[in-house]
Amino acid sequence: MPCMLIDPSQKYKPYTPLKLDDRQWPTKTFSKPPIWLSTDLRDGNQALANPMTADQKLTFFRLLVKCNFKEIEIAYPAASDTDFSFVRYLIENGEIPDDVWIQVLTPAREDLIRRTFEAVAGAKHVIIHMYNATCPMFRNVVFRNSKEQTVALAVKHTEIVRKLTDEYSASHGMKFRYEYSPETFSQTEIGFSVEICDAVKTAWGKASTGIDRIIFNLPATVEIAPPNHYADQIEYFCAHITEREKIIVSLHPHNDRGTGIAAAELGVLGGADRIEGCLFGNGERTGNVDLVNLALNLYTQGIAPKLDFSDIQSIIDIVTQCNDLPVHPRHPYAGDLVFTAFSGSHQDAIKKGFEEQVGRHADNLTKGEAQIWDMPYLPLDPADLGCSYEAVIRVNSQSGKGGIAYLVKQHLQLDLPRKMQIAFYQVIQAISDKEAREMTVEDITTAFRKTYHFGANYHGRLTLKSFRVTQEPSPNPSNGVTTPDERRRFDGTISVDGVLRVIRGDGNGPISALLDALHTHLDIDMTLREYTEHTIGEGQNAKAASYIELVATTPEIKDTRRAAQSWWGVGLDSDIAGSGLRAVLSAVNSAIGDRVLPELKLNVGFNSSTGQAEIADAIINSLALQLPRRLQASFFEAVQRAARESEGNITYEALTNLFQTTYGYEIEDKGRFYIQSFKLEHIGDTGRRLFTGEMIIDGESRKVAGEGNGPLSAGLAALHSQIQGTLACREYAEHSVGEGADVKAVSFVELIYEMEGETKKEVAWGVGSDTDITSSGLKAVLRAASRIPSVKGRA
Ligand SMILES: CC(=O)SCCNC(=O)CCNC(=O)[C@H](O)C(C)(C)COP(=O)(O)OP(=O)(O)OC[C@H]1O[C@@H](n2cnc3c(N)ncnc32)[C@H](O)[C@@H]1OP(=O)(O)O
Ligand SMILES: CC(C)C(=O)C(=O)O
Repeated sequence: MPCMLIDPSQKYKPYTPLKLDDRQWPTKTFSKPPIWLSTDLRDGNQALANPMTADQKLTFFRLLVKCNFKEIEIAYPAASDTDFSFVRYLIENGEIPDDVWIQVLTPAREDLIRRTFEAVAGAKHVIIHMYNATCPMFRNVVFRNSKEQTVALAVKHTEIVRKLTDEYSASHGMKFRYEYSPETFSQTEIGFSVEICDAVKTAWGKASTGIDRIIFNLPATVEIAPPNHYADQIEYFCAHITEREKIIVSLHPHNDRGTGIAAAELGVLGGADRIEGCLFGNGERTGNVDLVNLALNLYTQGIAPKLDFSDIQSIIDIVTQCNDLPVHPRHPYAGDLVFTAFSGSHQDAIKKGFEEQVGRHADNLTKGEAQIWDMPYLPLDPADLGCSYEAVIRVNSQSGKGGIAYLVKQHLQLDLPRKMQIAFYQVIQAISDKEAREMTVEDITTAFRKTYHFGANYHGRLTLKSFRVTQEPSPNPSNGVTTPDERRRFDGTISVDGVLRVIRGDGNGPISALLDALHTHLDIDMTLREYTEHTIGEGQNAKAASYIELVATTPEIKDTRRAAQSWWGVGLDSDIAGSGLRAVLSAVNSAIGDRVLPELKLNVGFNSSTGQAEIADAIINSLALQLPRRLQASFFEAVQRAARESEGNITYEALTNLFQTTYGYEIEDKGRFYIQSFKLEHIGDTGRRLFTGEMIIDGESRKVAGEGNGPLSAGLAALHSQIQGTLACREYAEHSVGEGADVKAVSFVELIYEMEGETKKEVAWGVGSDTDITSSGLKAVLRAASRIPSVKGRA
């Protein structure tokens, strides 16, 4: 079975180095781009298993024009009808911009040269490119020609080309230039290459300076030596060809040794003016030199390549569709992975690099200096090629905290503190190791949201609904005067497992006040270990992000740094205090896990005024009712009475029930008096209203009627017709509850009752609700009346 040889010198001969004393190219540097020629539609196309269709060639040609190529080899027109017709199509349909030179290739054969001229007839600017192979093997094997015959072939056909250019210039007003390629230049004796090119120049007879320079294209048809050898050959050629000023020296490197790029670059240092190649290195065998790569190599040295690859992805899309060949994911500048770092230390450096660069660029801007791109691992700003930073960092099991933190910052705008980065990294590492796959940005942001209960759909068992942080006055014991101090009070509503709770706590600041409240009301005893914050955005849209590390409070561990376990939390809010409080709950949610929380109870009556506000808050939270101040006082008394038997403690549920049953709010029992049906009418133009309807009075249905200034007084008048004594409305309030289709009106009515012939008065509140505001008011009136036991019905 054939295999690699132990001694390959028995099979392969080394190249013969050129003896070039005092070579100049190693100390030269780049200062300007070469002249570019794309040969995608010729050398690239001829190497495809399925050469491009006419439509594909047209699409590709337009792309090359868009990329700013001014010299484009469009075909080998004598090769096929497709190529010939394509050239005709471009010319006849005005596809070739005036500043673009089309180039066409022909061998040194008269019939094919004539066919080539027929193809380009009528084009404005044409480079006729003729070639014949010159190296010993081709002379001996393919052409079986001597050196003299090889020169004669080139000279004879150059003369034919010259004659035809004169004829076509005269008949069609065309402008021609001539390119000659000693094919297999890199394998040809260098002296013979110079000799044949000099002879061709003479045969052409009209090489001049500027635009009339003859092009000698020196192909590394097969790359057989390292790039320094090619550079030597080019430098030698440039130094020995006659009338160098009348010549454009062009390179045409292939990539058989994988050093096509280096060969082209060193060849330019060796004195070449022009490079022929293909986009992304398509071409025979291992391809022609990649022009995108070469141009962007110059670009990253700060030299404008005069080619535009700003939207690299659309260029890749067109080229891969036309060539039906993929671009390798590691292809320089263009591959899917070339701006991507998976490994932790690379990611860490990139993250730090970006952070440093933002500051440096801001500094440059104020000083009016250039904002130089200087990033670890990223020689080019992906944005310059129309790429986003999205793929710069991708995460798998090789990744570290820096990369993950970078993605969290990019996608959630959260700049995690170092210790939290480490904590979250462990979360991602565990998932990535377990699932043995890359973590997408979505995987990471979702894991972040879940871990820290961050965002609407990921909230934990405890969420902040509303809060107030006030400065707590502290009495100065020496003189009894109240002075403000640094302490803060937290009053807030939090949802605990879906149930709203009002909690309160005191501390040195909002965070310790909330921790105190959680301890007091929910037996959650935690201590703050670390806190950081930053703003996101600017102006009115600015938000505060807070990060908090909590540890369990234990009497044994006084120093929080010594606690082995901690929980991180994150909070985002337009208000800095709010973001800190949300961060506390985020950490607490992780800390409590599934732990059963004690049932929350209100402690009623520890302070008369604050207790009343607290109970009113509880009703806001449970029933969304904003009680008028005097109803608050009334209900507070009812609560105090009810709580007396339980040492001042009352559950939220019991409190809510108490309110509903006391004031008849949305309960089944309709009370002593209620309306079955009613109608309200205006009485002429008096502005007064007439209430007629059916009321239930102590279980008996009665037809009723009454007049008043408004609906409520008319309803009251109707009720008066059925009872003894007088009821008057002392206070009325209303507001809406709910939104959209679910909105309803809630009315609060306080009635005052006077018995006939008695001075004693009684008062009572009633609460009614209905989708109709009048009905809700009337219900509240009858509820209040029902609550006054001394109201007697008429017989
Ligand atoms: C390194 C390069 O990329 S060079 C460009 C290569 N590109 C192509 O070949 C694609 C287009 N080519 C073709 O379609 C065909 O080869 C044609 C139409 C040009 C010629 O086709 P054919 O006449 O059938 O000849 P064939 O394809 O066999 O070519 C080989 C013949 O051309 C001769 N030949 C090869 N190169 C040249 C040349 N540059 N000048 C003159 N004759 C040449 C060979 O010596 C051989 O001659 P022989 O038949 O007398 O032995
Ligand atoms: C025709 C020549 C320039 C060629 O394509 C080559 O040598 O690769």
